[in-house]
Amino acid sequence: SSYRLRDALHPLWQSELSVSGGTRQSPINIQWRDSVYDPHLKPLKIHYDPTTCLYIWNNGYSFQVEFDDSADKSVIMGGPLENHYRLKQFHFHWGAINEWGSEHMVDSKVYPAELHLVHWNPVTSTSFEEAVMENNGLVVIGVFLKLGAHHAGLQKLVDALPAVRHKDAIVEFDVFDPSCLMPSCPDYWTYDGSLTTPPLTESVTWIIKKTPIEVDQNQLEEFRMLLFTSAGEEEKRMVDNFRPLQPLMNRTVRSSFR
Ligand SMILES: C[C@]12CCc3c(ccc4cc(OS(N)(=O)=O)ccc34)[C@H]1CC[C@@H]2OS(N)(=O)=O
Ligand SMILES: [Zn+2]
Repeated sequence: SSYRLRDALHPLWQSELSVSGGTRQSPINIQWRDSVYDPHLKPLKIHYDPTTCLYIWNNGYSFQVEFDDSADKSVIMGGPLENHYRLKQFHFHWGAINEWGSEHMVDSKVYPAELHLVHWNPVTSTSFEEAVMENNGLVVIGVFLKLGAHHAGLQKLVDALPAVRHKDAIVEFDVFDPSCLMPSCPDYWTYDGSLTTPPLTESVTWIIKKTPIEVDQNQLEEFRMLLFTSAGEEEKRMVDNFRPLQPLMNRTVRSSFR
């Protein structure tokens, strides 16, 4: 709808309009009826080690929690994956108000926020940076956030946000298990896509969980108190840090459920 077009011209994404030749860009609108049930899709297996959590920082377009990916300690496997992938970081995208904020949509339904857990393939790449350039070097798990009950697990993250209010702020963040942010429902969609911010590389296998997690109004408002700007600059609230929808082109979205 109209606000999406307005956001497409938002300074944050102006450059992306020039990305030409993309055939598998993200995010997309997942049309439930067009998705194809794939009985070969296995359940996704997640084993995160909370002690691999390192720090939380404001990178100027989201807040991000970084993990120690020097060993196979926090990994995912199964699902559509040929082998295991290591957790590198997770971050969120959200709107200025609850009416929008997620990057992906389901039958044009938009959520107030979306969590992305970014993993890389240590079998085909020797580093995260190298994996970014590999065809399917990355796996990003997307989890929708909807307005509802207070999320106790998320609150530990929310309590750290005032310490990373400005761009490039960083604070130690130890012992956090991101699996507490996963919905219990195992159902997901999967499709081949890209990063949703520059460099927009087409190296991502997306796994989008069907069921959202619930967070409360105060928790969403804490996200919206972060800033895009560094200390000393004129303050710009960190909101609407999502990319507009991209064309599906010649892709099929598979579902793990009937
Ligand atoms: C850090 C990097 C630049 C940005 C970037 C990276 C990886 C995954 C990313 C996921 C994002 O979010 S999303 N929504 O899941 O697509 C957004 C940006 C991402 C690498 C790619 C090259 C840079 O790596 S580096 N060290 O400079 O070589
Ligand atoms: Zn993201």
